[in-house]
Amino acid sequence: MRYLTFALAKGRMAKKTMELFEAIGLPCEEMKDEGTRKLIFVNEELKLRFFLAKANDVPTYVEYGAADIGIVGKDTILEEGRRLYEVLDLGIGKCRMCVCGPKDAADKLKHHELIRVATKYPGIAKDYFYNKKHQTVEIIKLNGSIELAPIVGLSEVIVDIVETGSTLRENGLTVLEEIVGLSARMVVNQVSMKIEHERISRIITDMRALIQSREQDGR
Ligand SMILES: Nc1ncnc2c1ncn2[C@@H]1O[C@H](COP(=O)(O)OP(=O)(O)OP(=O)(O)O)[C@@H](O)[C@H]1O
Ligand SMILES: O=P(O)(O)OC[C@H]1O[C@H](OP(=O)(O)OP(=O)(O)O)[C@H](O)[C@@H]1O
Repeated sequence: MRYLTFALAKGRMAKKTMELFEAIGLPCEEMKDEGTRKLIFVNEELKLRFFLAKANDVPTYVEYGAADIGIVGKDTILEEGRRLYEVLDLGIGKCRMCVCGPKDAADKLKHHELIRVATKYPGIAKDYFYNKKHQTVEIIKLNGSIELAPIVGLSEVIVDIVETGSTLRENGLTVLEEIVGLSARMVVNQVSMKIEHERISRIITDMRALIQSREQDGR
């Protein structure tokens, strides 16, 4: 039997993702040890391999088949635009991708003015403004603390993730338009889906059942 390899996005969703796999009987708790420099965890008995990777790299590993299955945010899937199957919404890491800015930027959007858009997600921003809204904008790529951009005059608006809304509120910004709802998704390599259909389908079915039962319990 060949190994089934899982690429999990590092960061805020990693712990919950590992808990979900544990709960369906696919142990990966070894990875929780933050002290280790070991990159890949092998379960000889179940013929499984797990690794954590930068979220942006997860779709790459999965498209090339270096991982059969990946867990990553919908934002990253949209941004990377890789060829893979998105098979399940894990219901964790729920947030929204939004156009945000100071209240007075709403008029600029409404009148389709030429504005600058700062974002960590240039692909999503481009798709939204050019293809969906037919608005010409200048997109400026940033790597973090995106809310700073309209405050210091780098851009009129931002495209960024909003969860609780605290970052916006504390910086005098607001949601102007909602682009899409986000959460963690399971993605599968297109060839693996065929050659490992039985094992992968079982994992999807077990994970779906777990998520549904947790949602019913209000967890
Ligand atoms: N409030 C939130 N802010 C950002 N991402 C969130 C939030 N809630 C859920 N997510 C999900 O978590 C992922 C980001 O995780 P995390 O914040 O650990 O990475 P990051 O800091 O953006 O990555 P990097 O350090 O590489 O820039 C997003 O892709 C998104 O799907
Ligand atoms: O609506 P909220 O609950 O406030 O969450 C949203 C904020 O969290 C994320 O930033 P993150 O903490 O990942 O830092 P970063 O800006 O440096 O990427 C995101 O980019 C927003 O800034």
